[in-house]
Amino acid sequence: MAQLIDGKAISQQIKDELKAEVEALKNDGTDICLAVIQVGDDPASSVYVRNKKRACAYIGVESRAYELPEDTTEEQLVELVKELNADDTVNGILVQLPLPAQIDEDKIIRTISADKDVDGFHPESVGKLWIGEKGFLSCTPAGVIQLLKRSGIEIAGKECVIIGRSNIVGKPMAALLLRENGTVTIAHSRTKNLADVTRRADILIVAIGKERFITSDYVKEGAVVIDVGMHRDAENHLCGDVDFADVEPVASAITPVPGGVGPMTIAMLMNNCVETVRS
Ligand SMILES: Nc1nc(=O)c2c([nH]1)NC[C@@H]1CN(c3ccc(C(=O)N[C@@H](CCC(=O)O)C(=O)O)cc3)C=[N+]21
Repeated sequence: MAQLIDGKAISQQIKDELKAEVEALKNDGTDICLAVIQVGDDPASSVYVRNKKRACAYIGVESRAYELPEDTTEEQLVELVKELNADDTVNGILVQLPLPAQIDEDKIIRTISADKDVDGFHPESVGKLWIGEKGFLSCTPAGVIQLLKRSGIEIAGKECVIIGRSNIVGKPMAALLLRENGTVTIAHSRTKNLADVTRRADILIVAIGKERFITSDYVKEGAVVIDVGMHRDAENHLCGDVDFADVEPVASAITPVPGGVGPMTIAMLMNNCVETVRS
């Protein structure tokens, strides 16, 4: 039986720590405000945005919601972001992704002021991460590190294999595991003999975006398996990139979906909101 890594419980613990920190900041006269911008009304995005607002309310951060129509132009969104950059009452700015096709996501990410970049997507945040300077960390990979640390799983010296090379998960995940002294491999869609690579992993991080793709054939006995995927299967159940029932018996520890990495992403977003005012 693998140890179940409980992202719901660990994210709750982090949110409680942040709630206490925010209360102390409030007593010193410091308030925190997160601006959340959603363009269009994609139902999945609406669920995530609602969860973020709820987390803000829980820890005592004000959330200011901006709901823009699907046909918003890039210029209009740039204008709003610039206004929020200049607004001293706004500490963090989150633009929910994906954006409609007429808007260039990179342009918007670069427009957000680097000191309000609570998603950690701005090139300045990414650069700081890779050179080991303090800055905003991408929330999902930062959440994975917290899951490992708070579950007592040592990273230093371990073979860490990440499947996926996106800017928001795979690449920052590699930087963070490296910073924790892991030996890091990034596998991706062009990797040859994927199972040979993933079976080397002591810690396997899966972010490929294919429903239940990783079976026990890809996993070394006793490995730690972290599932970053999120899908709705044919029966409308949430599931990950890992075939949980097949992999759980060979793993030493594993995250479920839901209740694994997802809630940690929101907890780390809250941490970044608090980070905007830490001295
Ligand atoms: N600018 C931006 N920043 C993001 O951080 C961002 C984004 N855009 N766009 C979409 C993705 C996705 N994302 C998730 C957050 C929480 C859960 C989460 O809490 N999942 C729950 C289940 C939620 C449910 O019931 O659907 C769980 O895994 O247990 C999942 C996914 C943040 N994202």
